[in-house]
Amino acid sequence: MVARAADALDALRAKRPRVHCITNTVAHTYTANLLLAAGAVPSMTIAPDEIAAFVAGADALVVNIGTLDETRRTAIGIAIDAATEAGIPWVLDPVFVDRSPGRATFGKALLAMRPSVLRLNPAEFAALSGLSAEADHLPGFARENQAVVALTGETDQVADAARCAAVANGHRWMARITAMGCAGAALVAAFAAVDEDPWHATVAALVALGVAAERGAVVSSGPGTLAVRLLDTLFDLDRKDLLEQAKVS
Ligand SMILES: Nc1ncnc2c1ncn2[C@@H]1O[C@H](COP(=O)(O)OP(=O)(O)OP(=O)(O)O)[C@@H](O)[C@H]1O
Ligand SMILES: Cc1ncsc1CCO
Ligand SMILES: [Mg+2]
Repeated sequence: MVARAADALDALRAKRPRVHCITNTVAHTYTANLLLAAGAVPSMTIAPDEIAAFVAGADALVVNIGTLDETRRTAIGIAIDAATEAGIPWVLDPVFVDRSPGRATFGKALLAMRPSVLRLNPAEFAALSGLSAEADHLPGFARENQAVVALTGETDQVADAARCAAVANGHRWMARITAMGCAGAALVAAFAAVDEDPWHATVAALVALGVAAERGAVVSSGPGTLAVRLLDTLFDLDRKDLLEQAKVS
């Protein structure tokens, strides 16, 4: 599994996939910088009249509903149709679906449009699934929705109908950097563009992010410096780092 993640990292650097991101106003710049540091290429427009063309030429799409407005709602529908038509993977980050009934309804409708990967935190998982956020509940929910489910936190759980992995890499300061999860979801999309198995791609992305964060934390004094250092360590990350530091079971 870790060797495959290392191969995916090499493939990412070789292919430089373009990831189209419909994301929230908080996450925009950090997400674009994280993708660039990893070796991918971000594009971020949300204009409904051009998004179909952007997605049609991209290698993957991420849909994040953190700050919804009418433009984003419209763009999201067009973008998912374009991704489906083009046959590219797309990742759903249902930010704050637990916070408002309208958002829960919208999040469920997006999930029904069959993302390759659903990346979310425990509160969001509970709201979307009606289940408690335990690893045991992931495979059934993944099977029902025919998607990989990646539940992030201190240990990330990545499940599809048949497989489940736990990724214990990362650092507690990551939870104190806004939009780290959003940027991580975009990185999952980048890896899904270079590994056709979205479960392996998701594990690879979360291992890469977690190892980069651990390496960054050593030279940081808190969340503020880690946000910057993580871009450097992700940029410098190589397959040897993954093979030596991955904590996957
Ligand atoms: N306590 C922790 N220890 C190690 N890694 C962590 C910890 N908390 C979060 N992470 C890592 O931080 C990243 C973001 O996950 P998190 O679950 O915090 O996302 P989120 O709640 O969706 O965040 P946001 O919505 O602010 O983007 C994941 O890659 C996860 O592995
Ligand atoms: C803080 C915040 N509010 C809406 S989106 C976002 C970024 C973390 O998801
Ligand atoms: Mg989030």
